[in-house]
Amino acid sequence: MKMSVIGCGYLGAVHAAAMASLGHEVVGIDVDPAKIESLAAGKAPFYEPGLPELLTENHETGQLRFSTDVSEVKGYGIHFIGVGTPQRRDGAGADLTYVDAAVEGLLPHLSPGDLVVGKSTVPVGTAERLATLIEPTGAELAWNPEFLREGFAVKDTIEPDRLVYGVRSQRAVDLLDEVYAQAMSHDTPRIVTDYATAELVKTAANAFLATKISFINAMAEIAESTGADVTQLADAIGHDVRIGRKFLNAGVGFGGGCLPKDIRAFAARAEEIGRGESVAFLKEVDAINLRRRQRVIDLVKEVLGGSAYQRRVTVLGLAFKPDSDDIRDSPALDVAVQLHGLGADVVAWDPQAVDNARAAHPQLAFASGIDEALEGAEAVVLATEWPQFRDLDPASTAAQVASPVVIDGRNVLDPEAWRAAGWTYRGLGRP
Ligand SMILES: NC(=O)C1=CN([C@@H]2O[C@H](COP(=O)(O)OP(=O)(O)OC[C@H]3O[C@@H](n4cnc5c(N)ncnc54)[C@H](O)[C@@H]3O)[C@@H](O)[C@H]2O)C=CC1
Ligand SMILES: O=C(O)[C@H]1O[C@H](OP(=O)(O)OP(=O)(O)OC[C@H]2O[C@@H](n3ccc(=O)[nH]c3=O)[C@H](O)[C@@H]2O)[C@H](O)[C@@H](O)[C@@H]1O
Repeated sequence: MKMSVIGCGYLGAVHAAAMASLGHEVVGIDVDPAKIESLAAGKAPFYEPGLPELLTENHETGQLRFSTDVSEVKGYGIHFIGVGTPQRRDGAGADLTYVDAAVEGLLPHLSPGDLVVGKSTVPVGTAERLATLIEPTGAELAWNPEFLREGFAVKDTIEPDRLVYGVRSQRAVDLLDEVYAQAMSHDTPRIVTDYATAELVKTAANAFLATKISFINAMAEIAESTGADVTQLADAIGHDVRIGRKFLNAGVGFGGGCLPKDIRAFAARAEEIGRGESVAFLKEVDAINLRRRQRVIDLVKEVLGGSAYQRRVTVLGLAFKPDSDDIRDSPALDVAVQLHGLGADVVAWDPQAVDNARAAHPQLAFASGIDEALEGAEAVVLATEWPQFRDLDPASTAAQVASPVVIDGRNVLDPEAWRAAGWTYRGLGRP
């Protein structure tokens, strides 16, 4: 099939490359010329495992091309919308200006029978509004939310764990089935529903994940006041299959370009429709999450005798999670920035996110590698659980720092091993 993808960021670039690898002929459109230039040359403009290989492969076969000119979508029957829906500057709601501009830009190039497929995460009610703009062209709208995780984006797109179609016709279902024919195995669940349910499935999924993380972080707070160990608690409750162990890792909390802004947008939308009280708990989920960043900062001050002022602190990790260079609402970067704001001599390092972090916060000092980062540290904060940090050898690392003190912001180090090697170890929600 011939399809376009409007918006080639973390979602759109992966979607375009994955669709081409499934045999479709794809054109990716973005307003950012630097991004398009990189993609058109077969190079990933951000770090995502597996994406460079897909881009090179499809670049060579000619199945995939990129352009800044939206008129090039003419004649492509399916148009995915994958532009950003960030948090609005003036408050908590979603900023829909990019989605609106993408649809406005697409309208003159649509032909009767085309299918526009929304993938961006939007407040419930958005699809209904966009459908009225699209219908006069004779094209149709479907809402097909995306559930990929950064770091696993290629796999999640090529082998989705479920597909959700918000549609108004059987024809839209048939077209989407054709799009995903190669991605669906015989047991991939496929939920065919209306626009509102499709939009809400996405928001609800992210709200649930965020709630699960804040639940365990709330237990970490209780553990901190009682001497209990939240990691053992998570293991124990996680054995109950109704609860499950996934997303029960207590630590510095969730960040990224989605969970934080999506729960805020959901709460804001619920208030708009007079249902604020139904998801009022999401404000608590957000507050618990942000308190964990403060907890890490308080621990740094505590282990340094009350103040971080002019003390050498190493922050390991800047990305919001491992296997990503994404620093959007990153707890690790936030901790580094806040410590710097307290006058600490912060040196930070991350295997992939230094360039993005430097562009956003040039005031911070960045090491060129892990050894340089550790040199002279009076306290080390593990803020993103990259494998190279999890696998640090406590004995040899102790020899690199000025003072062996570690705050394990992700609860991934073995406290006994680190203490045995002479470290002062502090985890989150661990005695
Ligand atoms: N990043 C992720 O893991 C996932 C993201 N989502 C949702 O997907 C959407 C996109 O997210 P990301 O890819 O992370 O954002 P992003 O910021 O990485 O990418 C958005 C892209 O859209 C482009 N753009 C903006 N206006 C445009 C226009 N009028 N025409 C063409 N391109 C335009 C931007 O230049 C940018 O490259 C959001 O709604 C997000 O919530 C959903 C699931 C996963
Ligand atoms: O809508 C989106 O954009 C995506 O948001 C999340 O994906 P992602 O943001 O890539 O990352 P996650 O793996 O969900 O992690 C989010 C944050 O939670 C944190 N986290 C995760 C799990 C956990 O147990 N504890 C915890 O603190 C991570 O460190 C990270 O900062 C969802 O998992 C995806 O399904 C969804 O498509």
